[in-house]
Amino acid sequence: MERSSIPAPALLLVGAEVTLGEATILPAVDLRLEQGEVLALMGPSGSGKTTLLDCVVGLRTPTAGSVEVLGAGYGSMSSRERACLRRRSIGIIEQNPRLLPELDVAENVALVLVFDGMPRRRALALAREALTVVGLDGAGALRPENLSGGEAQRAALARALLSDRIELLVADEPTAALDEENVRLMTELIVGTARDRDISVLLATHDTTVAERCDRIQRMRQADDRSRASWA
Ligand SMILES: Nc1ncnc2c1ncn2[C@@H]1O[C@H](COP(=O)(O)OP(=O)(O)OP(=O)(O)O)[C@@H](O)[C@H]1O
Repeated sequence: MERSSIPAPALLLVGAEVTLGEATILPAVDLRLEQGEVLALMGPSGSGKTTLLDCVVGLRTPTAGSVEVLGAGYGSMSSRERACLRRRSIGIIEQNPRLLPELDVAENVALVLVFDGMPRRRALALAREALTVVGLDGAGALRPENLSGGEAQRAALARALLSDRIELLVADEPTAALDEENVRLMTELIVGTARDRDISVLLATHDTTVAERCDRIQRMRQADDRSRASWA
């Protein structure tokens, strides 16, 4: 039989649902994200966006349905295997940059590669390069407390995408705490980097100006609506 030439999607969720007791906190979602695609996930507060992202990064197991990430089905993987895939191939940014206050900015960014066994000097050199890409050249020696909110979030982006093995970026309201100018900067950096490095992006946002810069928008329904999330 001829093999299909259609590339595997970066993400494939089929009827992925999360229930807690009687409550449905993520109504069944079908979602397909192509490789290199930038998808905005929109929906009212409490509609399950964070829960869905947790399922995508393997931190939560859906109570029904399936999740396939970068060609690997989570259903057949141990939590250790999921953690390994997450560390190697998935960049994660949240609304709060969560930089460690006891490390300087470059050390914060470099940490993931040091954990992976890279010599510290090499990891720090790469971290400084990554900081330059996000407009923070020279900020590596600062403590996180000396960065503005927008700068800290850009450092978090540099950290999330530091490894050249990252294929998928998962971002949970990464611009929610930023002013208009920083929203624009951060959005352009995310979309631009995704284009340059062929990284797929799943980005939850309430901000239509951010969503409109993405390739496509998928809207969530309220968590108590048991029908499936629809394509926009
Ligand atoms: N551990 C939990 N126990 C009970 N309910 C939970 C738990 N985690 C999430 N929920 C509920 O599940 C629903 C979906 O939450 P989730 O955080 O995924 O929504 P969201 O769309 O990301 O919201 P927001 O836009 O406000 O961040 C909410 O009603 C929330 O209260």
